[in-house]
Amino acid sequence: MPPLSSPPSGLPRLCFVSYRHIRELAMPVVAEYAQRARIEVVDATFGDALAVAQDRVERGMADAFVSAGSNAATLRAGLQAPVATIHLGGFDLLQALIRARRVADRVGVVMYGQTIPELDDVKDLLNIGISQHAYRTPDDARRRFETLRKEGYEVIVGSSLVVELAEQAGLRGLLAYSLASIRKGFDDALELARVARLEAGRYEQLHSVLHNLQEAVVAVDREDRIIAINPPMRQLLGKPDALLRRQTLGDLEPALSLRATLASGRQERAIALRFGQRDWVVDRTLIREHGDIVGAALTLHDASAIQAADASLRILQRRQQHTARHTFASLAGRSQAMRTAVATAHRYARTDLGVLITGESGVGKELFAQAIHNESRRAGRPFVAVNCASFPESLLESELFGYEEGAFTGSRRGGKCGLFEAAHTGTLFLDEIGDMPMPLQTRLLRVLQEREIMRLGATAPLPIDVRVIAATHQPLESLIEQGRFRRDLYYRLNILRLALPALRERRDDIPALILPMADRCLKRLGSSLDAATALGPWMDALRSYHWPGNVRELENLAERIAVTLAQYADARDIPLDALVHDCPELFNAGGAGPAAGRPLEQRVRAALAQAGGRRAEAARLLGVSRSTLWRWLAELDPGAAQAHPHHGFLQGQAGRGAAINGNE
Ligand SMILES: Nc1ncnc2c1ncn2[C@@H]1O[C@H](COP(=O)(O)OP(=O)(O)OP(=O)(O)O)[C@@H](O)[C@H]1O
Repeated sequence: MPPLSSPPSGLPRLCFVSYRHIRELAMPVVAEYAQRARIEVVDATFGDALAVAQDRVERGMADAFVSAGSNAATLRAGLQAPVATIHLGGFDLLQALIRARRVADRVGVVMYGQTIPELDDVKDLLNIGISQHAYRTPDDARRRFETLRKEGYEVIVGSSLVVELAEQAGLRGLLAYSLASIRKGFDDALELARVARLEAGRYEQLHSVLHNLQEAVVAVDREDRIIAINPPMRQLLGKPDALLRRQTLGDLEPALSLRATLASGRQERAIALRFGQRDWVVDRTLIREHGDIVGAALTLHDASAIQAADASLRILQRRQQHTARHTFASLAGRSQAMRTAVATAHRYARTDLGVLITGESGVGKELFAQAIHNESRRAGRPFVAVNCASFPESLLESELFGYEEGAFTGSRRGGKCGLFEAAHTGTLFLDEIGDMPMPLQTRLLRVLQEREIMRLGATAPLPIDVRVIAATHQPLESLIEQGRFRRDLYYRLNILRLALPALRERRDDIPALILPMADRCLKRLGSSLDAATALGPWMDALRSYHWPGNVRELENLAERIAVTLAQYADARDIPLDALVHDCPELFNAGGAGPAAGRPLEQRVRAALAQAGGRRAEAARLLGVSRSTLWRWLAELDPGAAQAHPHHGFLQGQAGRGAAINGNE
């Protein structure tokens, strides 16, 4: 794990891990680089060298190391930090051999790593005997040296360690390195330190993100060993950083192991887990480098925080639901009854008084309430609608007034905001007010009078600014008579009264209501039929129907009619009895017996009569083409219409007063 200190600043820090002879040779270079780096020089070999270097890494004291020969190899193998190597160049060795030639005609060469075959060529050139050896460990070096000593070699060329051994044995030792190679090693170390600092800066950024996360996070390498961990996770595991470092997560806490994730290469998100007597939502993700899996990370999200976020999201969504979409412009219909209702509602919108909307189910009471709200000074504020008939008493009470935490068994933590509170500064639409139980009527009355609400289980009231629009399809007066509705509440709600007419009382609005709806449905079904053309033949039936469900029923019927009509590509192909099966209510009206399109038949008769038997005129009156009229006539009296247009049904019509001119 990289050190958790602050990002490095100032000169890069190098640690030169050397041995006496190379250190002495390198001192002028160390002095040269003093302006460019803070350099610590440490004399140590093998295991000692590694221990010292590890200590510097852990204390964050070195950005890079520089070393030669076996030391460099040891540090590279054991250290998780950049190491630059002072390489032994061929020219370095040549120079050392030239120096050796001056004092001896044969020389032993002992170097770390491998022997150099090319030296055999050089020995003829320099006219010198060379015995070459390579070593891997200090003991190995010692053995090689002893061999040479026994063989009578007096001059030994090699690494610091070898020169030391030669001197101890009273022989001549010559260091094979040159200043140029040492400089090159320091240059490499500076570059490595620069890159390491860049990476450390990046790591620090990630580290501070990781450490500021609320979630508990741990990352492991490919062997499930911990490589990074943040304070919440450390706290959860209950161990200090030093004890967690490079520990295997699965051994430490089998429940958190990432071995399966690493083995399967499959990430997992939002898995529920019970750990440390708490519930968590867990993510297991893979860490990749250049596409290869190099580790995995485990993130534990506190389940209660997620639940709280979920609750506040729901509140947000609910708040968004608490808006009024409709305005007076969305109210279809220009009948006199409608115009009167709209004008009254307009006037009410300018006040801030309570409104009682009466009317049958589906006449548009909520639509009007929304339009009043959107026209009032409360527009843009919450519009909260609640149907008093759709909740049992206890639930309606807590829906309307909310409750404090612990108000009753099973009450939610933090309590619950009631609809009155949700509607604060806006409008509360209480639909089916006649169905409100008496005890709640009493509470409602108090709220309307005091302008404050008391949550269930609360000790202090909350001031509230809400306009109440109530609606009922039941005559409240008779409910009062039956003792089912409080008279005082009725007076309070009934300040402004808006009575909406049933659809059958404003039949003129039917085309304006149904045609746009049917057009929308046809379009949605992918049909290009024009609703006005397609529905023309049935408009009378639609107008004469008594619409017990008012506009809501009309909406549903428009939907059903569109499904039927959408089967036909051309309005002229729609058979006379197309709707008889799917919309029987339209044709059963008035007890007309067998449905068979009778109202239409009557209309055809009437049109023919009105047109004096002229089919072109009758078709125009009916709003259909001549061929459609002809087809209908044929359907109504097949035999006669096909063969003898002047006979049968047609004749009958003529006989009843309409002269039909079959030659038209
Ligand atoms: N004038 C109108 N123009 C367009 N659509 C209307 C009109 N009146 C009512 N509607 C539509 O009819 C449906 C029923 O309207 P609304 O819910 O307002 O009726 P309601 O009287 O409140 O019914 P209920 O008493 O059953 O709750 C709604 O989908 C509404 O959009």
